[in-house]
Amino acid sequence: MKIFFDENMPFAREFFSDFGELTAFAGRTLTTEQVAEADVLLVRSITEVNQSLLAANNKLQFVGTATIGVDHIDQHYLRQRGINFSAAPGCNAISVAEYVLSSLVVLAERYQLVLQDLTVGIIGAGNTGSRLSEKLDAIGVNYLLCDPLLAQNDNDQREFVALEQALACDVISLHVPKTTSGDYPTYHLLNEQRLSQLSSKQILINACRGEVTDNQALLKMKQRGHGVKLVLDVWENEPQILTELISYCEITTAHIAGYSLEGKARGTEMLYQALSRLLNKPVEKSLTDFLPDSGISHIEINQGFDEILLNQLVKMVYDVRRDDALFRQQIGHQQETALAFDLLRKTYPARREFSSVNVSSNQQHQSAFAHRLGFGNLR
Ligand SMILES: NC(=O)c1ccc[n+]([C@@H]2O[C@H](COP(=O)([O-])OP(=O)(O)OC[C@H]3O[C@@H](n4cnc5c(N)ncnc54)[C@H](O)[C@@H]3O)[C@@H](O)[C@H]2O)c1
Ligand SMILES: O=C(O)[C@H](O)[C@H](O)COP(=O)(O)O
Repeated sequence: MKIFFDENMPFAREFFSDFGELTAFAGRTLTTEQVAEADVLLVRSITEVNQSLLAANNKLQFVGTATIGVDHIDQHYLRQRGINFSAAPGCNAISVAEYVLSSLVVLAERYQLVLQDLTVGIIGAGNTGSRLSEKLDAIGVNYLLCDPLLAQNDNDQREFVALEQALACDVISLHVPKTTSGDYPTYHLLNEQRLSQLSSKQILINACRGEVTDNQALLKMKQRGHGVKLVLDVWENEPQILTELISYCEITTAHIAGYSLEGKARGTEMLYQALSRLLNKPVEKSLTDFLPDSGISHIEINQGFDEILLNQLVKMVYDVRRDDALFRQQIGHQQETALAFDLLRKTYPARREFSSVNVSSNQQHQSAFAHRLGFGNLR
């Protein structure tokens, strides 16, 4: 069996070595000819899988994407061809939530905001939006959920608000898929008209897909002096992004919100499980077999919980300013924007999730707090 996998897929060799012959490829430049002999194709979000890519292949059995987003996959075409497909829903949702939390902590410090005085409008309350809401619950920050599709689901007992209400919150955090059809398409959900209604005091965070926000409209409003604070992890037209917008962002990164080692590797693991099921093979390997120890193994809290402690705890494990600094250094300076954007992602420095660090305290409520925030097992 010939298995082709994206070179940016951690532990692919470890998970799939028993399935057959493995070939790594560069996701951005994969060609029809390269993939002609594949039985299994494992991609990430930068590879468009469609009729054109698969035109020369008549033996493909399985396509997997080690990502949450599926907007790069023509699922209709795969169904027509009878090719099995699996994605990795939720694989890096915790990573995205930790990115947003780190951004909020950094902005709170920068502008002397008390997070508990703010309300976050979470637009899209699936895996990433829900992980974020759990972390906000842990630190006592108010939030409103907007998700018209889940609002129609009787099994979801959470309260939902209309888009306009979510867009009026102090912080807006976007967690929707990129869609262009259906009752609630998200392409340019934040269009010029909706953006123009934002106030200068608001914070807008986009860590879902760049096309959900009209980047040209954002640039125009910032050039006119609008004060809205921007946190952008994702961009329209990646990797050829609108570089003029960078200097107007408070925090800006190269689509790495989901790039914790756990988040990326969980995507590989989920595809391993899906392929094992398809081939009736036992699932014998697990992510924990391969994850290295994190740099910090244990933090002991010996003081009362307050904003400063929260700040330290979050930033000790993931400080988004590292990725923001790398982005500003590399994009638009060293080499062509698209190459620099992809290189930043390919050479992303190790980042671990809160769960990789055990936090303990002699005060039970502090240990419980850290646990709710997602830190590791209590000792
Ligand atoms: N920046 C990153 O690194 C990164 C990482 C993971 C996911 N993502 C992106 O974030 C998206 C969301 O991820 P997820 O795990 O939460 O997906 P999910 O499918 O679990 O949840 C998405 C939610 O959005 C809702 N939704 C759809 N259209 C909506 C609309 N118009 N208004 C409000 N809600 C709407 C859906 O009902 C669903 O509940 C992914 O599709 C992916 O594109 C980005
Ligand atoms: O949809 C996702 O899971 C994320 O956007 C993911 O982090 C994208 O990473 P990529 O596949 O581009 O490496």
